[in-house]
Parts: sequence; C-alpha cells; structure tokens
Amino acid sequence: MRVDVISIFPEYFAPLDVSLIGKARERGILDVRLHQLRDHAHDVHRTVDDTPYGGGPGMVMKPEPWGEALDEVLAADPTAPPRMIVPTPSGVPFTQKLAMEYAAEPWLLFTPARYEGIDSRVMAEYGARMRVDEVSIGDYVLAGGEVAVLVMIEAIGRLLPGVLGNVHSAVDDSFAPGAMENLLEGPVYTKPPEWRGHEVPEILLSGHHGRIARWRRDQALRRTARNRPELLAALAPQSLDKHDRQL
Ligand SMILES: Oc1ccccc1-c1ccno1
Repeated sequence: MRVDVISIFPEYFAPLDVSLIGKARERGILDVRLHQLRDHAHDVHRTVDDTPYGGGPGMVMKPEPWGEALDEVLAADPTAPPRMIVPTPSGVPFTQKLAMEYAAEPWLLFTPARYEGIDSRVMAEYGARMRVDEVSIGDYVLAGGEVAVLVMIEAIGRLLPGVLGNVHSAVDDSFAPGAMENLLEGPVYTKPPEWRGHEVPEILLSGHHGRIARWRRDQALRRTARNRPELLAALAPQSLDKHDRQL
C-alpha cells in the first residue's frame, strides 16, 4: 500500500519510522511518502492560510498550495487516483470497519489541515476526480489533523497482510468481525502467576480451552456493559447465548 501525506508539519510523522509501521515500511509492505505543503506556497513567507470570507474567528487554509501539492501527488498515476482522506471533527466516525475498508485500498492520500480547515473548494475540485472522505477520530478538537492521520495509519497499517506477527491479533481485536464483534476485550495476564499478592485467575491456568473461552467472553461482556453499554444494546439478540443473558 502507498500512503501519501501532505502537511505543514511532516516532522509530526516521525513515529511512522518506528515499531510496527516502521518495520512494515522497511519490508516494503507500506510505502509512506510525506510532502511539505509550504513547498507549494511561493510567496516570500510561504503563506498557506488567510482570513475566512464572511468573517469569523481563525484562519482558513488557502486552496492554491493544496491544489499544486495534490496535482503533484496525483501525477504519479492519473489513471488510478488514491482515496483521499480529510481528517476533520465534522467527518464520519473512523471505526475498525472503516480501517478495514481502507486497508483494502492500494493508495491512500491524507490531507491533515490546521487552523479552521481547508478552503472547501479543494474538496469540491478533487471530489470530482476521486473518492474524498471527511473522517473524524472522535468527538474532540485537535490543533490539527496530523495526530488523526497517525491514528488512522496505525489502525490501517496493522491490518495489512504480513504486518502483525500473529494473524489472530487482528481477528481477535475489539470491534473486529466475528464472535467477539463489538465487545471490548477483557483483562489479560502473563507471568508471573502471582505478583504483589495478585494471582492470575485460576481458570487461565487450567488448560480447559472451552472454559477459558467462556470466561473470556464473560469478562468481555462485563467490561462492555460497564464501559460501553450502547455497544451491548446494539448487539443482535441472536448473538447472545443463554449463558450470556444470565450475566
Ligand atoms: O480536531 C481536528 C482538527 C483538525 C483536523 C482534524 C481534527 C479531528 C478531531 C477529531 N478527528 O479529527
């Protein structure tokens, strides 16, 4: 997968050089290319923003630098454009389902904005040429979209074939399709069996895989009921068995 990011702070993406995503890049699974938006602002101050038409607080990102930067990226393959993702508090929710959809794409283009956002004519111009998604990573306001892009690249990148060492990790994720879909993951334990007087639940040392799976599902249901009751309410009734309903 190719991923292009246009930003005035490309240095924000240094974390993509390390750990899981860094290794995926080294192995050629992920090809991340960063572009400095200011290289496409040609005045002496390399200006990328201006005051909003109609008044109001803050500044809006000018269309010209974005247009030049986007045209340069798209020139790589004009016949098969990327999917453009615009992080914004006003976007559709970024979910595991959307991450899986994006993980199937050959080319993604992220356009993190600062200030009050990008002049809307940019999305109108490029929306006529390719799929442009406005996406939110949550109901809060950031100083800019770079952190949102980091979140999305990690969530998408870990789903690419060959990135996760243990294929089951992605399948067993919270929110991944399957038996635990829309349930939060329960508690996890590792050695030592006792630590500061806290013992590992006996069932996990029993070797009874069926009972262990049942215990883990119970713990997932309890944690989901406690922390995200709306997810439990949204579960299809047939996805809860007789035992689940007794909890
Ligand atoms: O708060 C933001 C500011 C700029 C770009 C994106 C965001 C955002 C907030 C939540 N998801 O995206």
